[in-house]
Amino acid sequence: MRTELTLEQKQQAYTELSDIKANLAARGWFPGTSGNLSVRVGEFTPEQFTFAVTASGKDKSVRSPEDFLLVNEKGTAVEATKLKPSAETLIHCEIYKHTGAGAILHVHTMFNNLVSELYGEQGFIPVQGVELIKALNIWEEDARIEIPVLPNYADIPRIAELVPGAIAARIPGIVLRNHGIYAWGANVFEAKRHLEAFEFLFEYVYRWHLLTK
Ligand SMILES: CSCCC(=O)C(=O)COP(=O)(O)O
Ligand SMILES: [Zn+2]
Repeated sequence: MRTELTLEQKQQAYTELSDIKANLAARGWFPGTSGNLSVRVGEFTPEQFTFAVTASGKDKSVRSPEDFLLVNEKGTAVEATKLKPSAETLIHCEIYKHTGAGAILHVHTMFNNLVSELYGEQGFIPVQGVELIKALNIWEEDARIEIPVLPNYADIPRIAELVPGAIAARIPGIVLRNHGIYAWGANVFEAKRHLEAFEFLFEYVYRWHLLTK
C-alpha cells in the first residue's frame, strides 16, 4: 500500500524543483519549452514510488504555481489536477525503477545534441582522461567512459522500453540522439553535479573533434 505523502514532503520537492529549474534556465538549458525535471518523494521500491515532475509544455524559465505535479511509477497523476505531466515522464519512470535515483534532470543543449549526432550511430559517446569524469564519482587515472546514446523515437514508450538496457554501470546519464540528456543522482545536488560534468565533457568532445578531425 502507498503511504500518503505529507504536505511538507510535497512542498520540499516542489521547492527543490523550482530552484534547480531557475538555475538551469539561467544557463539557457531549456530552449523552446524543452526539458523536464523530477524529484522522487517518499518510500521507494522498484514496483511502487512517487515523484514530482514538471508539467508538460511550460516555459521552464518562468516560475508559476502550476509548474509541478505528483505522479506514480506508471507516470499517472496521484492527485486531482488539470496539469499534464511531462510528455517524457515514462523515461523518468524507467530511470527511477532501474536506478533508485532521487532526482532526474533532462535538458536540451547544443553540445549534447551535436555530440549525440557525432556518436549516435555507434550508440555511445566515448570520453577519456578528462578531469571532470571525477564529478561522476569515477576516480581512476585516465578513466575512459562511454555515455549511452539512444535513438530519438517520436513514440516515448518506445524509448522508455530501451532505457533499462541502456543504463550503464557508473554512468548516471543517457543521451537521446539529437534531443538531449537525462542525468540523475541520489538527490538534486548530485544530479546537478552529474549534469554539469556531462555538459562540460560534451563541449570538450565537440571542440576536440573540431581540433583534430
Ligand atoms: C519543445 S521540446 C519537445 C518536447 C521535449 O523534448 C521536452 O523535453 C519537453 O517536453 P515536456 O512535455 O516535458 O514539456
Ligand atoms: Zn526532451
